Amino acid sequence: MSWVRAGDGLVGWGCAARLDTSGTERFTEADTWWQDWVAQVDVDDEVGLPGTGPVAFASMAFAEQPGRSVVIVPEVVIGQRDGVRWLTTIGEPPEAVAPVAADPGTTRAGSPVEPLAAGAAERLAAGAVEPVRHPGTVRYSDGTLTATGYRQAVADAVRRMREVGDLDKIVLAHDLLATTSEPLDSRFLLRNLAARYENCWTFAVDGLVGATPELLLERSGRLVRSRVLAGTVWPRGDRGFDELEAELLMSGKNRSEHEYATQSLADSLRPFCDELFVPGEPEVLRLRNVMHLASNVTGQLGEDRATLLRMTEAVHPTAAVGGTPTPQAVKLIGELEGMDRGRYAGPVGWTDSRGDGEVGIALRCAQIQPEAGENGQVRLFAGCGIVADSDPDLEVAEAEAKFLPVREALEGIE
Ligand SMILES: C=C(O[C@H]1C=CC=C(C(=O)O)[C@@H]1O)C(=O)O
Repeated sequence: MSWVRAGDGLVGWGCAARLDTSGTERFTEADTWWQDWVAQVDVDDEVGLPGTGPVAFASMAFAEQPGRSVVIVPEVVIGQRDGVRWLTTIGEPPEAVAPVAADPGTTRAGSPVEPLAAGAAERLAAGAVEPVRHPGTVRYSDGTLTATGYRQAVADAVRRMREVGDLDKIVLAHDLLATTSEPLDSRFLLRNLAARYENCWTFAVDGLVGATPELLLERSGRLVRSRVLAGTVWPRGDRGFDELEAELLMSGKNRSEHEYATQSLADSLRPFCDELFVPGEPEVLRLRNVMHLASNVTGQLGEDRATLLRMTEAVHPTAAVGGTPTPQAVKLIGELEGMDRGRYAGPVGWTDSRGDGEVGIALRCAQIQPEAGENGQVRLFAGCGIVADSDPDLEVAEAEAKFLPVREALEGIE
């Protein structure tokens, strides 16, 4: 399990507890389950920062049906934040960690972890940590919704927006299958993604692996934060980065896509806040494969601070992955895509016993298929915001650009 950005974050392994859930109540169930679980453990937290003490990783389905959501409490977590590093263990420290724990044998959470790097290197040398395996060659094939099927779905949505007029924006996605000649080691993907997308959150929860640029919510005490993204350009022709950036900022279509997304997040987050700051103008986030319009929304929570999972329930899905109005968009997504998004475009991240934590939107990601046998198989997803003046051919190309991070990470391209 992983949630890492520019070297900071959490990496966990083992499973001390797990919840599988689905349906409309999935967030409430996850929140209640986690609070009940935390209430029955004795915590010894010497660090006292967000992410120290017991944490749960969560990866929630995009849709109420048929998706499966999962919450996992790892047995061991290594954390790093602003120069502070810690190790959390649940129960007796497992053998692989014992050499680095300051006082193995006690239940502890948040022990300072200075000797870790040396210990980890020794364990690796001693063969206690399996070296990262290369997935071999990669072959691609159509997913449930092919690129041509996707083009058609976008064209249908555009027609409906122009003719019926009950929908302002919809986000449509499609999938792609990748088969590797060797079983897939998620660490191979994570390592490559983290090296190339430092500005993104590299995540892995129960086989869903990716590097998302979009932070749905971060809660840290009374502070709440979100990085809303919508509106995209990608390298085309011989346009330079500055030219692309100017094109993005001037594009009415991209600005309106962005406005719907920011508005939806702000409207659903505002009831939890005493103050909420929404920038008047978006900025541009530059990534290797695409550029996005971005708005950093910040707020101060009210006295009865809702937990991260409760707020996540309220804000999901924003119009960065659903649409406007949300109910009509979500219904039409099901009809036009005709596929199960699973946990793609759902919230993914971690929460601690205080209800703090970070959740992103699971984008630029792939689901490792457990039943692939001797090969590895993953299902990649990419989607685009569609408004009335979208061009289906350009949306197909945009989705193609959004597949790149995982494709290149799979293929180990430098
Ligand atoms: C739905 C995806 O991206 C969203 C996030 C940023 C920009 C988007 C866009 O411009 O369409 C999408 O709303 C995806 O990457 O699969």
